[in-house]
Amino acid sequence: MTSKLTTAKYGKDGVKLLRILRNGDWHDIAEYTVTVLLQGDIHTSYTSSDNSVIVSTDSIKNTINILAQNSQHVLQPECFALEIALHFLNTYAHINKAEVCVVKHRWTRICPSSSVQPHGHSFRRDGDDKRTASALVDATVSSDTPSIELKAGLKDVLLLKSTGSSFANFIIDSFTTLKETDDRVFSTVVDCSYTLNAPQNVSECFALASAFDEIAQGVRDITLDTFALEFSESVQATLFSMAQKIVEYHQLVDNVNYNLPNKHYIPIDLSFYQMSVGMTNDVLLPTELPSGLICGSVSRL
Ligand SMILES: O=c1[nH]c(=O)c2[nH]c(=O)[nH]c2[nH]1
Repeated sequence: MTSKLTTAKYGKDGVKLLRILRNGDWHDIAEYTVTVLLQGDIHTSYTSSDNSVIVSTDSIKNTINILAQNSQHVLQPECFALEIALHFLNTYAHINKAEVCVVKHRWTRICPSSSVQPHGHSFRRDGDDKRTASALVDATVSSDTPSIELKAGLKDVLLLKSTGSSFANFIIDSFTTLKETDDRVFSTVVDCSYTLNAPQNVSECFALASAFDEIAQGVRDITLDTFALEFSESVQATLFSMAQKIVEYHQLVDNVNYNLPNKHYIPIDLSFYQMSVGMTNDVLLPTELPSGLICGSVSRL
């Protein structure tokens, strides 16, 4: 034998669903894309074609849909993810670890111009950004009390500020062509994730549902407010400022990670044209790639 199986996990990716909760004409909705990955005594399915240990990924997809129908927590992504993960551990004795990631897509109630009230069952997508949540439930150490890890986040938030950003004092050597600037465009697509200091008790986790919602709102507000209101001396400094505030204001957050591309907008040289005096470089070329990519994590001390 010259090789062995070192990791084995499997499941269903991209399970899409819309759940409607009806209360007469007043509806709440949640649209999710869900990923489930399972681990456990499944190695023989890889090494010996033993399918008897496989919960089919089709059944995993069905389970997600059934849990969405029956869940007490379906509007709340952290709790919904935890509920799905627990289901697989509690249902199949040979499954000892479940990772569930849910992406919640934005739907916001329409406020008709003829009314002061938001509409009961009409919604609009008011942004491509998504809220994310993941639950990792692990019974490999103790099958009686599996450990619970909850993470959450925010992604695909496209931002741009047309001033209020500089970049100077960086290393200038024989490889450098970039000019220092005290005024530039700063554009990024926010990808933020944070670890929640979750209780190791399931009902205590579910009891924190509204705290998880408040944190998600707080993370979004801090990200947008910091970007808009603070002068940026670099993407690195702005990232640190955002992450520090999240850990400072939200006691349940232990660690926050941002991945921030620096989407370059390059001033177009119009000097070939007869320039009027004082004409500034206000036409820029949006570039897709390459972009900078600035990553960083901040943890509670
Ligand atoms: O904020 C920035 N950080 C960098 O590391 C960097 N590098 C670069 O070319 N432009 C920028 N901007």
